[in-house]
Amino acid sequence: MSDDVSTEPSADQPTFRSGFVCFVGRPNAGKSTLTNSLVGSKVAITSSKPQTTRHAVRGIISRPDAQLVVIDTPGLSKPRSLLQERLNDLVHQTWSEVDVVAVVFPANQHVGPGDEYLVGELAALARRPRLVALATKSDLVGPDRLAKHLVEIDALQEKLGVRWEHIIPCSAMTGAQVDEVADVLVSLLEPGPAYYPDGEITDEPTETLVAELIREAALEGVHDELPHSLAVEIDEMRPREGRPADHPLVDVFASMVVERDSQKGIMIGHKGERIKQVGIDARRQIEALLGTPVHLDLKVKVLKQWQSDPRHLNRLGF
Ligand SMILES: Nc1nc2c(ncn2[C@@H]2O[C@H](COP(=O)(O)OP(=O)(O)OP(=O)(O)O)[C@@H](O)[C@H]2O)c(=O)[nH]1
Repeated sequence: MSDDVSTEPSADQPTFRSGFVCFVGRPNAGKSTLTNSLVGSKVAITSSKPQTTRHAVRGIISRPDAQLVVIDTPGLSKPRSLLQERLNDLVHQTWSEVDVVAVVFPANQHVGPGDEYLVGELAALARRPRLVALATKSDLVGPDRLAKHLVEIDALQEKLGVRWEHIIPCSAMTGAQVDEVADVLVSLLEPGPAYYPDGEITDEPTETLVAELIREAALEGVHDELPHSLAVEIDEMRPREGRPADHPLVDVFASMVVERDSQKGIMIGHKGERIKQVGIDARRQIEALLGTPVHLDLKVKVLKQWQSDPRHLNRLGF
């Protein structure tokens, strides 16, 4: 058998399709969870706190008939800092590059002004991708509420001048209709070759994923304001020298960057209890990601106003 992926249709082989999809929706709508569920492995961080996805993490779904590259963008919000402006630019740019945008409307919340703002921004794009509406978290509501929700989503077409190719209820939590979502997204892709080798689930640099896992662990149990002020920087990551081949160890040196001394205190916690727990939680996740034991060295650094300082933003990869 040849390794080449044929893009030519033939009698016994369906046309191979490939392309890029991006999930958009209000904060906490379930975009990351759905991405993970579609990809079947943990590549985008999920959290019960809004606005925690900062990087365009791609999950790659490889099937015999298609390859779908999922791009997970940060949420759009009113630009109050240079960071938010850059994030919004990144979102618009991503939308104009993908084949399909799937707009996510959680079934346990009414379609509201925030959703209309988002869909309006999509309607205004010069190059508009094909649009799909997903009624996520369908497990949280009964059939009557779900039906009303679908009607609310449908009504946006006329109101805002967009066209949904499909409206699909689904739940990333129970897995209901997740395969249907994948099938529909694939059906909207153009014929094309696979972009990535089979078995690859993400092309995010490993360091970015490791930083995201540390951020996720650090955000567990902290109050509202801190998530926006926290970034994680990997200072160094390398296999420990002199280890036997069958007992490798990876050293990870990372800094949790906050904006104020008071936040540094919160991150470290009473007698260092918090940072210790973050280290334990993050190390477990990183070991699962890398498949090797890890030594994690965490510290907290204060960079005053890093969100509004271009030099800091550049350094932290925004
Ligand atoms: N019951 C239920 N909960 C869900 C479902 N999908 C996501 N959640 C929960 O909703 C919360 C937010 O999910 P995320 O996937 O992080 O949401 P997001 O849209 O990526 O959030 P941002 O990164 O803030 O934009 C988490 O607590 C999830 O566990 C679902 O299908 N059903």
